[in-house]
Amino acid sequence: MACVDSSLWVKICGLTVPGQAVEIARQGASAIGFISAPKSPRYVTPLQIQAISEALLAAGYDQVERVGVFVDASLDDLQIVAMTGQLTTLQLHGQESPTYCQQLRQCLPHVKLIKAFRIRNDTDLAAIRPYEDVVDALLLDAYHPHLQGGTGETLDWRSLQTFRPAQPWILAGGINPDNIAEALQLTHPDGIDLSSGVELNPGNKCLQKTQQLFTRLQQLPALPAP
Ligand SMILES: O=C(O)c1ccccc1N[C@@H]1O[C@H](COP(=O)(O)O)[C@@H](O)[C@H]1O
Repeated sequence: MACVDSSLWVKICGLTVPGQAVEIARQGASAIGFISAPKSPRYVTPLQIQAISEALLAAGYDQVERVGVFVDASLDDLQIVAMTGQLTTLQLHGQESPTYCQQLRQCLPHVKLIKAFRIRNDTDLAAIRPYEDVVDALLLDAYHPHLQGGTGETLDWRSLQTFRPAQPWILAGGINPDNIAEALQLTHPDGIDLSSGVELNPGNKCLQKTQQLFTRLQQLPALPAP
């Protein structure tokens, strides 16, 4: 049976433990994410990020992207975390403007930029347009009135069936090994991002669940072109 396109980008986010990050890289992750938003229960300091990045590099996983997740951080703070944590990619999960993204691009020209959006309706989807030229990828997460991310809430996948932005896009929000097949069938993203759906408690990943995810991805039949 043909398998789902192996070019699907898979990020596992909210890592706090070096050994778990290395094992998830071994299982097949394209990217490992670190939460640099102090209000999150998954928050890790720049030095904790550095320790996890060094563990990944020492284990030979230099091709696995190291993604810092930020919520309305100052450009100065963000640059310090990016340098200390040896990040390859920045995920902006707050209200960062297109101008902010452009400034960040000038400060850190070799770092990949992902802009996250919390989607409630078509108006929120339309607000993505001004970012299409200034970031490398777009990420769609579920809206929550009080939390910025890591909520476990899913988007209305059916409303994304015709979503085809100019840039690659990543589906996030409440994805887990049990709903991944339906999520991909309905939305056809370029990548997926999982956090709470593969953890025992915030920041503590369940390695059985992550393995189950990668196994299910390999077993999925090839998806028809959108
Ligand atoms: O995970 C967090 O605690 C977090 C905090 C602040 C901003 C973003 C955060 N995580 C991101 O949330 C989405 C979806 O997570 P979930 O799978 O629904 O738990 C994902 O992009 C994480 O990077």
